[in-house]
Amino acid sequence: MNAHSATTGPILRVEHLSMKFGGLVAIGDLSFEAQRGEITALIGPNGAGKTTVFNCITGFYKPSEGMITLTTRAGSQFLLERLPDFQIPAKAKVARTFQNIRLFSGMTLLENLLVAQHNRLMEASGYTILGLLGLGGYGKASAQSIELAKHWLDKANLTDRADDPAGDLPYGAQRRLEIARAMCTEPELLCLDEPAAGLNPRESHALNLMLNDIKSTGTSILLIEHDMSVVMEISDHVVVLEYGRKISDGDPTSVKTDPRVIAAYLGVDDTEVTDALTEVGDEQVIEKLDAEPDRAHGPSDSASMMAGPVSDTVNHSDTEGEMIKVSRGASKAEQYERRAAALSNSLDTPRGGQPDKLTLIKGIGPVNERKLHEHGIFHFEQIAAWTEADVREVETYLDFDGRIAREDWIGQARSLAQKTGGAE
Ligand SMILES: Nc1ncnc2c1ncn2[C@@H]1O[C@H](COP(=O)(O)OP(=O)(O)OP(=O)(O)O)[C@@H](O)[C@H]1O
Repeated sequence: MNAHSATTGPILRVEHLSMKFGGLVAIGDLSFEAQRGEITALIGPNGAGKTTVFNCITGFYKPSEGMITLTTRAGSQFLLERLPDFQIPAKAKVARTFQNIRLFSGMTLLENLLVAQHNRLMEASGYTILGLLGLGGYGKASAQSIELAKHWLDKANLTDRADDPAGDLPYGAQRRLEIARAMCTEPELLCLDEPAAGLNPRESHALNLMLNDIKSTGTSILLIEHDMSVVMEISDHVVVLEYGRKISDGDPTSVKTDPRVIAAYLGVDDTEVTDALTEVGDEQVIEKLDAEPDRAHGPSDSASMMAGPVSDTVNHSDTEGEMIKVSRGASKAEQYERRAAALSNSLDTPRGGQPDKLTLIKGIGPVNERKLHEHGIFHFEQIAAWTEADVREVETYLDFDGRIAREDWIGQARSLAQKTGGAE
């Protein structure tokens, strides 16, 4: 750790980060910065490497190559890739939330927020029984912890539920509680992994308000998010990944109109990409999309298998390590045409003319919702009733190997069907 007086400059600097899992390069020579006090969003298609970047920053993985420098407000610098993982929250003041909510569901909301401050309280106790009984600074630290917990309960709009078990909260409120818990560790950098996943518009709005509150405290936020409306509304800076490489980096407006992002992230049909490019007046880039990737944003030649033009076939592995071939040579339109046998329960039209909002299922965005509609899937209960063969078929169709099971679409659909009264 180096101490110096300057507190200007980025809070986080990621330089030439690479992460390899056996033969798979999940991150290839990635560099970007997150500015202090800003919300930086890390976006990209499924499997682009966003969570891996988070895991490197928060010490869950030790990167294969590269440097991750965090500079605190006081000017202390930490090389996160060298710091033992348990010291990253304590010393470097980095907190995170996960894609799957990890609360203590049997504890009350207040207890969840107090547990987060366990380290500070134990320190104040001097690690002695007498300390715990109130001698020394423990009493004061305990009162401060309760105040901090109440403050963040209020910011999460959950004060009236303080004494309820966390498991009783609706999904969106649990997400806010998780963020409140992270804030009780008083982080300088808060890393949020898909905080808006599965939220309805009202909950999404409450989340945005909370994130803006957090930003106003000077805490910097690094955010992985699939919901583009959240990203565009609250981010100051957006970094876009595809297959572990950075393909765009800038303010939300410039990223939104970047043709590479339109093509890669939004996953729209080729014709739609062309239309979008024509609309943004950047027809020249249409040709570039079919050519090699942008070297300025991509890795160096020596970096990884990701270096140079993207090959026709990219190897990916699922969580069990099985290698999967993802054909990138085929046009999106061709890929969409690869529709095998019909699903066991597809419909020609939505019942009552009104489809369910499938995007409430974490992992389904507007593009995939449209594709599911094309496949005759309009309702939660249809997804809840998928057979293994259906899942295989849909995964082939969406190029979504292993993801439906990993994200438990069927379980999510079942509970959404029950909530909306559509369960059988
Ligand atoms: N522990 C691991 N072992 C092997 N491969 C892994 C491991 N973690 C991630 N990967 C692989 O690294 C690649 C990037 O995965 P990652 O989860 O970081 O992507 P992501 O952008 O967060 O995706 P998503 O949006 O689906 O969460 C994927 O191909 C994934 O299968």
